[in-house]
Formats: sequence, C-alpha cells, structure tokens
Amino acid sequence: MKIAIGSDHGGFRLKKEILAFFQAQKEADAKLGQAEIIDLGTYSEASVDYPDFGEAVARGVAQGEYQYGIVVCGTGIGISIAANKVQGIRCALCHETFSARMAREHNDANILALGERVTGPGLAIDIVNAFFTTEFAGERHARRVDKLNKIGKSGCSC
Ligand SMILES: O=C(CO)[C@H](O)[C@H](O)[C@H](O)COP(=O)(O)O
Repeated sequence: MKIAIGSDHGGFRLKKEILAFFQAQKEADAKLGQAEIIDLGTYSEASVDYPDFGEAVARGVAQGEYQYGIVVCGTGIGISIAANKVQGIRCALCHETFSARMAREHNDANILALGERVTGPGLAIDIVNAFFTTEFAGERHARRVDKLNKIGKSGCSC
C-alpha cells in the first residue's frame, strides 16, 4: 500500500511525527510497517500555501499512483478543502478516532486530514492508526459512495 503525505508549514511537525510512526511500525515488523510512505513536502517550516500540498496528494491518489493520502495543515480545514476539490477524492478531516474509523468503514475515505494546531501528536497518531486499520464495509455504504463519486462528474444533475 502506497500512502502519500503532504503538509504546509502549519502541519510540518505533525507530518514528521506521522512519518516517525510509520518508520517505527516498519522497525517493529508490524502490519502498517508494510506501507510505503511518500513525502510530497513541505520539507521545512518556511511558510508555504496549503492548497499546493493538498492538491498534490489528492491528484496522486485520484490518478492511482497512491492508494491513500494524509494531509496536514494548522487546522486541517484548508488542506482538506483543497483535496476534496479533486474528482474521486473523499478526504475526511478527523479530530478523534471514531470519526477516523467511520470515515473508512462508511465513506471509504481515501485521504485523512489532520490539524496540527488542533490535535495533539498522541491523539493524531491514534487517528492515523484507526484510519489505516479499518476496512470499508461496502453494502449500503457502497451505494452512497457511488452517489458521492457521481457528484460533479458530468455537470449538474439538479
Ligand atoms: O487550515 C488552514 C488554512 O485554512 C491552515 O491552518 C493553515 O496551516 C494556516 O492558515 C496557516 O496560517 P499561517 O498564519 O500562515 O501560519
């Protein structure tokens, strides 16, 4: 499983924590350690614009280059808005683990968004773990996700 990760300067430190988490999983030979993490930046705390990184991660996921994405900014709001503008992206901004599980189980979310200035690193890692260890439940949820995917695809149906 390939996971792209991107942040602006407001999410840079949390992105580093998340990278360290996946590295530790690898060293522990844990299941999540099999994931290949691709860091699309930003690579320092210098001020940058969150839409650039939200779009880069989202386009890679939408094109099938990566199966999932993680995006981080100060609040998680701006970068999740950016990601959700890309067709085929279901980006979920999560502040606790229940939502992270539901985002996968019910919404088949393909990108997780986090806010470094909102969510502490310990909880953020629990959220990442919950998101990436939960499978999509399918069935009635598949019908709803299909409807989500059709929105905006071929003009307005209203
Ligand atoms: O969600 C955001 C913007 O909608 C993010 O929190 C950004 O990281 C934030 O806006 C960056 O703000 P800064 O004052 O330029 O650090």
